[in-house]
Amino acid sequence: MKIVTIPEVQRVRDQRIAAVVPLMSPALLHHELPLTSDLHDNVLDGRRQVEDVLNARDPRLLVVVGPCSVHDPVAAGEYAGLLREQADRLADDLLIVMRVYFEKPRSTVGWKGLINDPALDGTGDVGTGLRIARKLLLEIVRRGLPTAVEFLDPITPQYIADTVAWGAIGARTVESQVHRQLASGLSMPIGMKNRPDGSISTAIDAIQAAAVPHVFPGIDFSGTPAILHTTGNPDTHLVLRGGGGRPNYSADDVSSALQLLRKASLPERLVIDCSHGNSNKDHLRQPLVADDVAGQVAEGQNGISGVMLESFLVPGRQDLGGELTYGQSVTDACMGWDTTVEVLERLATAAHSRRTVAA
Ligand SMILES: O=C[C@H](O)[C@H](O)COP(=O)(O)O
Ligand SMILES: C=C(OP(=O)(O)O)C(=O)O
Repeated sequence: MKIVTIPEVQRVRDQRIAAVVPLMSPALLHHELPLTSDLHDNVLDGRRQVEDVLNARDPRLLVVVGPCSVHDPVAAGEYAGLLREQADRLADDLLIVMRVYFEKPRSTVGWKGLINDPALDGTGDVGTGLRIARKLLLEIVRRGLPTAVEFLDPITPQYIADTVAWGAIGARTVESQVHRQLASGLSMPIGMKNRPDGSISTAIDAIQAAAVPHVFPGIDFSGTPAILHTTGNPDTHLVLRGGGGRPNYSADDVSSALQLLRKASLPERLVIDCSHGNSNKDHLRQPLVADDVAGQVAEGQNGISGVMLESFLVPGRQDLGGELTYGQSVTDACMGWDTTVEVLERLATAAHSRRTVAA
């Protein structure tokens, strides 16, 4: 019998790594797709407006609205054009920020978003995914619309975060130290979602954790491993998204959440996600949730800084695998465009009343 000697190192290292594919550095992608100085001003302006709303220096209502996930940049670009018109029309009452979500956290398995798998077929061409994502983000920033993403992978922010005005740490990662550290160093306001089981205290812990400086290993702009020292993020806030089989957008839920924030000596402000656990993932329920929230806003609830809506060109959702309907979500069901416009109008009326009540 022939004995093959395996080098020691190969017996212990990378036993479950099937392939290692080179990836361009963040610096290289930025060089290829730069944020030019006019776009730079748009991003800074978008972030400042979001911060002003969160800190009650601007009485408008923040609305983070757009597809559950981007799978087709052409449809997302068309959506951005339509949304920009509404953002201008309703700008006195609403600060509209577009959801441009490229990273999807899955409960078990499923498509993990356009950065992870741009061909939608499991081939996992992350380099192409990052390139498409950055290109689309730049296009939307060029239109003058502030952008929102969920930050899921701790490496991807170096590639795209310079284009983002509002970020989320999702329900499935809000308890993770890695994500709290990441949020402490991100340059824009970050919403911390309540956990999928409905736990709000976990999100409040995350707000407190991300507010202070951290030191942790990561990569720098050139892609080199580095020890990152952060300053802490003062603009994190709670996002109520329902969970544990029940919604948490009612006036009573809002007042208990604000009380928890007060007890933790945190600013009493929050965003309500009208989708996910608050709609039971039923897009037809989102307008009902939004109307309830609009009612609270109109009555003068200043603790509600913003709302989140999942919306795309065509209502509902579809599965990947067959022929795809243009402009329809391939993850959670979204409101269609016409309904979205109606909901935005009702939210604007509510925000207008709140301002009038306060004056
Ligand atoms: O927002 C999208 C989904 O709710 C999230 O990615 C989880 O989806 P899943 O439970 O279908 O995996
Ligand atoms: C995944 C999302 O939400 P959550 O983390 O609340 O499930 C999302 O907003 O796309």
